[in-house]
Amino acid sequence: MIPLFSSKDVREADNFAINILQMPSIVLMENAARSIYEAIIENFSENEFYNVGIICGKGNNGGDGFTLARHFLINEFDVTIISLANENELKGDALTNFIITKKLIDSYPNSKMIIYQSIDSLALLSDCDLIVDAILGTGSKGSLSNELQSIVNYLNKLEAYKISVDIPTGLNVETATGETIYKADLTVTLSEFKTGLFYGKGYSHCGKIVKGSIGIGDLYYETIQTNDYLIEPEDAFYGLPEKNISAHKYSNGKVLVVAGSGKYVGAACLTANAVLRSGAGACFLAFPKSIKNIALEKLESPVLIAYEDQTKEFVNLENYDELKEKIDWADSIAIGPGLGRENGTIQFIHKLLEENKNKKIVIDADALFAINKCYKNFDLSNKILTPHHKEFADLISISIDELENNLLNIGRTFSVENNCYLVLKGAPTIIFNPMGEVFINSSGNVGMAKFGTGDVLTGVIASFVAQSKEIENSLISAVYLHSLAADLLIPKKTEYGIIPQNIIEEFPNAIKFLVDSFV
Ligand SMILES: NC(=O)C1=CN([C@@H]2O[C@H](COP(=O)(O)OP(=O)(O)OC[C@H]3O[C@@H](n4cnc5c(N)ncnc54)[C@H](O)[C@@H]3O)[C@@H](O)[C@H]2O)[C@@H](O)CC1
Ligand SMILES: Nc1ncnc2c1ncn2[C@@H]1O[C@H](COP(=O)(O)OP(=O)(O)O)[C@@H](O)[C@H]1O
Ligand SMILES: [K+]
Repeated sequence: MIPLFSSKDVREADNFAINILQMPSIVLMENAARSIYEAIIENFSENEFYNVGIICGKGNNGGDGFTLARHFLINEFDVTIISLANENELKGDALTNFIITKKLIDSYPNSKMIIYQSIDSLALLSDCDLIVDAILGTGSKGSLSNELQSIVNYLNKLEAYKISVDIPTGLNVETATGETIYKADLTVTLSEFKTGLFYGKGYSHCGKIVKGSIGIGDLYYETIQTNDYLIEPEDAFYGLPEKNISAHKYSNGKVLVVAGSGKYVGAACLTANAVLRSGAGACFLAFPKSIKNIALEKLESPVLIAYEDQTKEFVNLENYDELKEKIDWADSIAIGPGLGRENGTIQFIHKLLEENKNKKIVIDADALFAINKCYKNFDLSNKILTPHHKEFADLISISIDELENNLLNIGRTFSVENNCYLVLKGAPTIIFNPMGEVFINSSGNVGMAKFGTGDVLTGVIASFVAQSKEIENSLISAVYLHSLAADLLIPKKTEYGIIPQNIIEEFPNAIKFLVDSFV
């Protein structure tokens, strides 16, 4: 698990280096620039670029840019530097490096440094095949000025590899938000990974993220408390439910899926089929009797139990007693996909939650709708809620913009206050636990943005939590493997052709791929 930090934590590390270790700050800038140079060279093959353009802002992020320019110059690249500040506006290490680079660049006839005058100054970058954004870093405050917005928009349109120094300009790294943001192919972030690079607008604007070094190593950060983590393959490996060689089918995870209705049959079968493919020993799908034949055609190994629906084609409060035995039997229950939103269905869901306080229940789709605005009436201990952003915003009665402007804090507060697990689906999916910790999933692809992939995840989660006592580790493993299966499908199906059934079929291969990489 990779710990993630706030930009405040990282700025304090700079202070630690300068004030406690007594490292001159210009040494930190030099280290930063050298490591950024090395990261860029490592991430592109030889001959991929010759002409480097660097745009430098007025603070130390710009200082990194002037310093980085020197490393490109002495390694024989042609460099065009555009400084957004004139010499009088710069100070400290940024000024020192500006002066050094300005003098040095005179010896390189194909390279030049200019002071930005207007947007037309950026035309100088048209021949560059690599552009470095050293405009704003951790000192960025508020939204971008109009001028910076036009600069970023202009840069985003250029055909070149795009690099960001520390943070893409325009990204608020504390909230992973921003309106106009530089869109990088590679972000070399300094000192430590910041949480906001990995979700929200950070996820969509950083490209590949690698760490650059200011030269103080990682030990300092071991003393800093964080609640945010990036999931790594080994976390998914250790979260895999253990298999006991003497297990039998009823000690191997028993799952009840309550899903589907006349309107939506497919969702129920995707969820139930995913349960057994991901290792549970037994799975019943509770489904309306009047339409059971349609489900039977799509169901693989799970057993269908048909409840009396009196041709209504959905589950009703009256069905609770009929299903009680299976409810009690199950180690975990998955409820919601395709269930519909009839009053009787909502009452059934409410009763299930009221009567099963500590049972592990995965609440998805229509079951989330059923507790919109009234979720506080239920004890959500051991419950796993799996909304996408819109479902979560509706659940807690806020707009999707409000949610996305403060995603981590809202998710965290919700899970802590309700003592539940929240699997907030999206790109990326984020898991929140009742202790206020956050785990960001690092695998997955846009091919998953399709009807039914979430139904599969619900089945995988119900299966894993039924097989294990560890909810948190099971969730980490389930979410990661669901996305890994989709990633393994890319060479065969492309980002266009993946369907949910493929993810179910690929799931065992994803487990094998993961296990083979550790044993
Ligand atoms: N402090 C240190 O010891 C180190 C800092 N480093 C670099 O320094 C960066 C932080 O430097 P600074 O604290 O100088 O901050 P930045 O360089 O990120 O930005 C500060 C400048 O941008 C302006 N600004 C801020 N928000 C703006 C907005 N919305 N629109 C327009 N202008 C805006 C400020 O007025 C100021 O001139 C890091 O991200 C990193 O790149 C590295 O050199 C390593 C060491
Ligand atoms: N662009 C994307 N990149 C990675 N994963 C994605 C992307 N879009 C969607 N997903 C994943 O696909 C699934 C979609 O779930 P959901 O929206 O509930 O679909 P449905 O309800 O139709 O089954 C979630 O696991 C989500 O994280
Ligand atoms: K930057």
